Amino acid sequence: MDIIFLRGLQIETIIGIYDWEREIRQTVILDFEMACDIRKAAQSDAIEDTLDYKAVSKRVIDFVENSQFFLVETMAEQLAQIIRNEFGVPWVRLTLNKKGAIRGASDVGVIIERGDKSCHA
Ligand SMILES: Nc1nc2c(c(=O)[nH]1)N=C([C@H](O)[C@@H](O)CO)CN2
Repeated sequence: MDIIFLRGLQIETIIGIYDWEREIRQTVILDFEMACDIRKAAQSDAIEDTLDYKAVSKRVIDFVENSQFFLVETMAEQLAQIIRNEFGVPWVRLTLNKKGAIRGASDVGVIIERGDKSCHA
């Protein structure tokens, strides 16, 4: 299985369970690993034959900037659904880092994997 990755995507959004968090924008940092058989694109050298990571990043930025979730879990789950359903990705691992949300901790968040990464080709 091949993987196309996108790491360190920083986006400002409303997220959190406390009243003060509903009044400000905080930064979430997103990492994606997305299963994609790259062999066809490697042969054709054509963007149409692969997963366009620019298109993925634009969709993710637009979605997150306009969201207002309470939990990191909800945002992560919905992002995984978008990646899989809109871009035809069979398996995705997503890390959502709400950096700075916990005093004394450098990072906090959630890592999820969705889909099937076994390759039947
Ligand atoms: N499992 C979770 N725990 C907590 C979350 C969350 O989204 N998932 N969120 C908060 C607060 O919003 C926190 O980030 C603010 O300090 C607390 N626990």
